[in-house]
Amino acid sequence: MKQLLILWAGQTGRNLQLARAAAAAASEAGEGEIDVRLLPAQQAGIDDLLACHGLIVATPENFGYMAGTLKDFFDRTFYPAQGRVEGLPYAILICAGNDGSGARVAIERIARGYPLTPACEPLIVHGEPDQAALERAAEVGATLALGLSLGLF
Ligand SMILES: Cc1cc2nc3c(=O)[nH]c(=O)nc-3n(C[C@H](O)[C@H](O)[C@H](O)COP(=O)(O)O)c2cc1C
Repeated sequence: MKQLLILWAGQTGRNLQLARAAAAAASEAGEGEIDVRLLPAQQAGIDDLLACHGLIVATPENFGYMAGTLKDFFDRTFYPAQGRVEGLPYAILICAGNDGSGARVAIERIARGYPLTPACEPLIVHGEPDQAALERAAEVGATLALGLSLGLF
């Protein structure tokens, strides 16, 4: 069974909400064909990355950058992943205060180094996620799950 890994970072739960919405939609869209794993970024490591067939990261923007726990995940897995995850499809969820572009650019730059392949446009939400934002996060999860189960990625 293919696996979709969803990593989240954050302190006050907004990005966890986006990640949970993506995970629920991915489970539904995957119809038992996709194993969805939702983990805090600090608990994930190279084994989790190598085991997955798709990756979603959810993070706040802190000081114009991604959250430290997500950056730490990339720091810890970059070298051991070299040559082993090329082309892995990924997507970005960001719930920021009022921007988010710094986190997006930083993640995209790092992802090109692995290299990972963007599966859809990043979602950037400002402030507390409303129903529309949660639905957009769900779309991202469903897109990854459907793409994996149909072999599109
Ligand atoms: C230390 C710190 C720095 C932040 N810096 C930014 C920033 O540079 N740009 C921005 O848009 N929001 C910034 N924020 C706001 C958070 O990105 C925002 O509250 C986010 O939605 C929190 O997500 P969470 O609930 O998952 O922790 C910052 C918050 C904290 C705590």
